[in-house]
Amino acid sequence: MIINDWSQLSAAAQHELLQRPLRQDSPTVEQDVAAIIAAVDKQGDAAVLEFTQRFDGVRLDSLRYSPEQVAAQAAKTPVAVQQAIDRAYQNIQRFHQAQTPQSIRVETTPGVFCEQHYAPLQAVGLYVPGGSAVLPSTALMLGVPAQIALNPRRVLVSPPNPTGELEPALMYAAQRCGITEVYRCGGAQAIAALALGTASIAPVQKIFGPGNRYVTAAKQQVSQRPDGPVIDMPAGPSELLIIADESAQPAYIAADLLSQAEHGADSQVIVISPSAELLAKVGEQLAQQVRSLPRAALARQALQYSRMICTDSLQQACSISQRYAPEHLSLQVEDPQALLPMLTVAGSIFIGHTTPEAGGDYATGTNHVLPTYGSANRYSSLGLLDFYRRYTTQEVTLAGLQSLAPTLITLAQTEGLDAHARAVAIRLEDTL
Ligand SMILES: NC(=O)c1ccc[n+]([C@@H]2O[C@H](COP(=O)([O-])OP(=O)(O)OC[C@H]3O[C@@H](n4cnc5c(N)ncnc54)[C@H](O)[C@@H]3O)[C@@H](O)[C@H]2O)c1
Ligand SMILES: N[C@H](CO)Cc1c[nH]c[nH+]1
Ligand SMILES: [Zn+2]
Repeated sequence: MIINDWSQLSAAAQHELLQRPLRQDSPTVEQDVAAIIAAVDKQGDAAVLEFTQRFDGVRLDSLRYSPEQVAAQAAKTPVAVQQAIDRAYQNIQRFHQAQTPQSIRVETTPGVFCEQHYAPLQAVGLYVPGGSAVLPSTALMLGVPAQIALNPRRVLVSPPNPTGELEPALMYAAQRCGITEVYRCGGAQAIAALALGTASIAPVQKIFGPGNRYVTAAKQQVSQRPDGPVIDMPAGPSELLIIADESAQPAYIAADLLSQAEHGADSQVIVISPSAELLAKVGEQLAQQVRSLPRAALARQALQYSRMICTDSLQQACSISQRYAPEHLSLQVEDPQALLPMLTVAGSIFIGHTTPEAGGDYATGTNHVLPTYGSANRYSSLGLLDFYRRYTTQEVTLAGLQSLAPTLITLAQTEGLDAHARAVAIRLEDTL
């Protein structure tokens, strides 16, 4: 859809045009997912196997792969694919290793020492989607930071293929990241198993990874249970917003839009430019390029929700992007650096004509697990820190306590909490 008169539209019309396709979703997703979680809670593995048969079309006897089975399956990966995974692994490892958090120690006032430390989470669940495409790259995006953080249990789940297996390349990526447990199950049932535990899958503390609406709803629902795991973010269907000017190549823009449209019918792609001429050429390129894609049907469905917005200026394009909060933002303009200060709300930003979004999907080194549905205005892109929990210590010397006591006692009395005041005063009485 081309929108030539953005500035003339009412606020409500603009708002409507920036809605995600998800709004047209079936209203029963939440209830369907709640029923799946309840069944896994009650029947454990039997329910997971039953849903795997229903949704993935395979009857399995067991969910877990032994380390030997993982190795045997990984060994089937063609050498060229192994090498590509190794190269991507290296870049992702470098970028995430550089994020290693440091403990700090601060003497906040004489004799009072505060420290902050990071401890790896004990058990992390890593969801690798597998409904529409097999994504070894997502195994790397989740597995590499978990490996660097040294989470003792790194549990990978993914839906089985029609023969009931996980694909060799996915297993190779898992092996590369030292995944400690691999299970063939996906969808809401896999999330429920990770959260609640079954006979074969022990529960985890945090669930990571992207997925379709069932997976995303399941992550949200299990995280709302009082004893449920925490989750990384809502990471749903792919989104790409491109800001372009006359310096851009219409063919590159169309190729980028299609690269995200081919993920699924509910992907959303948007291009914004002050040049109506450029937008028209992008439209022509889209029509031409989509024809040769094996996944043209999916891409065409996603293109129904695509938007081409003609703005008065690049500044206006930036303000629309800030409002939309895209998962991926691509800047195909003459001077992208000049726009960056105006662009803070996006999962990841791709700068300049020679930076395809697909680069970040696979191997630049940044993480491709990113917030969608507009949640980039409050959630961050996945990073190493997400695999730790943070805690603090404090140590107060006698001199420190003598100095801080009046403040502590006054605040305790102000709050009417006398026992708090006494816990401070009693330590000074001995020294008087
Ligand atoms: N935001 C990100 O960081 C990011 C990264 C990679 C992929 N993605 C997105 O992840 C998504 C992956 O989705 P997918 O479908 O390919 O794989 P998926 O693994 O998320 O979902 C497949 C599972 O959905 C379940 N399912 C399917 N139909 C169902 C139904 N009617 N009722 C209950 N459960 C059902 C099945 O259990 C199936 O195994 C895509 O939209 C892709 O764009 C996002
Ligand atoms: N674009 C997806 C994130 O939205 C990630 C991905 C994996 N493989 C290809 N692309
Ligand atoms: Zn992609």
